[in-house]
Amino acid sequence: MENSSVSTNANANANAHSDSVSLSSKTKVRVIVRVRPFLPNDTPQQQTPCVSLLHQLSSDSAQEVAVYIRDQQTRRNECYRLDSFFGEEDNNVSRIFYREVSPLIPGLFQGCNATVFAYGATGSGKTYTMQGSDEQPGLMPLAMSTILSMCQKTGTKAEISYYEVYLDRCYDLLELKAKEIAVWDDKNGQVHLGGLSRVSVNSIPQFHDVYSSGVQRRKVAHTALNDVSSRSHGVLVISVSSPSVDGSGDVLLGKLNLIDLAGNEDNRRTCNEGIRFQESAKINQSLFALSNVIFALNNNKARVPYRDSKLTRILQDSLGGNSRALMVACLNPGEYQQSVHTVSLAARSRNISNFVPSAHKQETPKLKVNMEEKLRAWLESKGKTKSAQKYGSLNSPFMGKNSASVKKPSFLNSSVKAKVAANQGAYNEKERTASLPFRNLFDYEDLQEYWSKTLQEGSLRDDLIPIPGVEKEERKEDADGIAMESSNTDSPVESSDQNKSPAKVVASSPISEKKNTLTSPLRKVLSPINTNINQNRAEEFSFTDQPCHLLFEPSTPKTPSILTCANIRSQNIVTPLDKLNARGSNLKNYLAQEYVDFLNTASREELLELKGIGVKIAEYILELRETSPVKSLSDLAKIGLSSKQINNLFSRAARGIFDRENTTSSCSEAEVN
Ligand SMILES: Nc1ncnc2c1ncn2[C@@H]1O[C@H](COP(=O)(O)OP(=O)(O)OP(=O)(O)O)[C@@H](O)[C@H]1O
Repeated sequence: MENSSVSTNANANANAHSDSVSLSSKTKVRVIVRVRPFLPNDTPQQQTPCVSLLHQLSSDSAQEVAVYIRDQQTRRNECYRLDSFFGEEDNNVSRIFYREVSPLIPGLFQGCNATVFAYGATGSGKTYTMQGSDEQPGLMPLAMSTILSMCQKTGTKAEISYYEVYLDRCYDLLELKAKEIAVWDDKNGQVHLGGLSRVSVNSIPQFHDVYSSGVQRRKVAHTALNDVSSRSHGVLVISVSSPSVDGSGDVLLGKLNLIDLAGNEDNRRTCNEGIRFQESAKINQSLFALSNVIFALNNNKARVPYRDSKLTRILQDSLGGNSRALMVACLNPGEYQQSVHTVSLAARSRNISNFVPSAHKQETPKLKVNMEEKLRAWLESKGKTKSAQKYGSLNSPFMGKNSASVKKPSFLNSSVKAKVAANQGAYNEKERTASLPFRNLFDYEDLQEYWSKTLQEGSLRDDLIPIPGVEKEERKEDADGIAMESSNTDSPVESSDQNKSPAKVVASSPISEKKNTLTSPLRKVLSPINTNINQNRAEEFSFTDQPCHLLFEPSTPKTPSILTCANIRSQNIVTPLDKLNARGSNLKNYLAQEYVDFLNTASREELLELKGIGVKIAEYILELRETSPVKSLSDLAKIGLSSKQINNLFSRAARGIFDRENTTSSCSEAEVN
């Protein structure tokens, strides 16, 4: 065993050490999906696959796939473009190897480094893909075997190193060392791992011996959520070198990094304190940093943020420049949420986000918004503040803006929207529609009348039916935006139409039924904003024909209910305290959504003005939302924040608003006195 500082090959590293590199198309990182099969110990509920290949797409320059992820329960679906797809029926690692990894190997002998990552949630098959099993060799042994055979042919030599990055520290796995491996940059900007062992390998049995001892060390070092979950990133480096011409030693030609990344984690599942919390926060942060690096490389960004994590810093000579890389997003076919999380991050890295973007995403206005002012305006309009009278005569705090800025319901596609716009134009003699920058706000009566009219005219019908291929799925999703709302299983008005698309419902029902069909989505819209946070409570609100003001956004219901007398009664809210609590809860949900909207639209400076957001978090938020807007507070976990940290962040912002509110109130009181 040789203990040496692993320095990088000059050629591959020529332009990789700087954060500012000029990148060619060679640097693109391929992002592929691998779905593991169902396993006997997966729970029966998990046995319905949520991931499938939708399309094989090819253009002049590249082949790509559309991957479709669907939640069987809620019928939510998402679609992403990636480079390749290996489904559960295609459970053969060697196919991935021959198609995706073996093309990287000849480059190692010509001075180009390469990196292969397995990325995914715990239990999604990362280790299985990289390491393999007794029956099936994984990418690591397959790569080793191919490299060994090329070494024999070329008279070159292969060595391996194996280390892990745990809590942003690097540890040697081939030799027990008292200290972590020091990572340092030399004066040329090349990164060195001081004292990392390198072991010469001549055969596969020898490789197995050396590698297994490292695996054992990694296992023993960290226990986990369960016995087998990896809490560190395991990096196997296979280096190829050739004897120097002058016989003074070996010259490194190239190296292949094969990385079994730690599973991305939902902090809510892990302990929120102590070492577990630190571990999962570091894991998520470093995965996010990695995704940012890949994103920057794939998008030829001038700055590649290698230095944001230890792993990316170490890998900077093997990501970018002449190097080639592959990210294998591993999925458990029974885990919808996890799959969406993994694939969205993978697709984000590749810079092709949801290729069926929701209308909400498309239309989220890029406005700079003063969140506090908006919130205060809303509070005032709800009579929560002294200046409420100012708005007393208005239907909403946002009334009075011009109708041109009214957002159309987000479940409509453009042609439908065109018709809606036309219909609305005819209908809008009274110009009563309110508008606001972020969501659709309609008076309920207007809405009912508008929809009755629209449906009566059948103007939506033609648009809602014939959509081929992907568009069909898109429409299905859109339709689900309505159908889902009407399929409330607890609902007393649930009808056999619940699974029909709105178009079918429209086709078969008289106007009164159509109105009923509409009331179901509205009932759901009356639910608290964040369905994730408060799914159960969503069903508690009942719909009445009593006029009320709605915050209407059908495909992503997220606005709070405004409690009317009727729905207060229907919730068995009897005491003033119940009422206060219910309103408080709604207000909190509303604030949370406003906060999320703010995160999606604020400038860097505005983000920095919010309590709890520092430079790093602001940058992360900006990076995150570039291709995948924050949908709920829990999305902040993607940038490595724990749920506790997210809560703190939000609470501090909310407190800031009320503090200012208090200050303003006491000032005006003082003035009055
Ligand atoms: N393609 C597959 N075929 C058969 N079994 C598989 C496959 N992929 C994974 N498994 C099995 O699923 C279980 C979890 O897989 P694995 O340990 O590779 O997950 P992981 O993503 O590495 O998880 P962690 O992040 O917790 O380390 C293991 O028992 C493994 O044998």
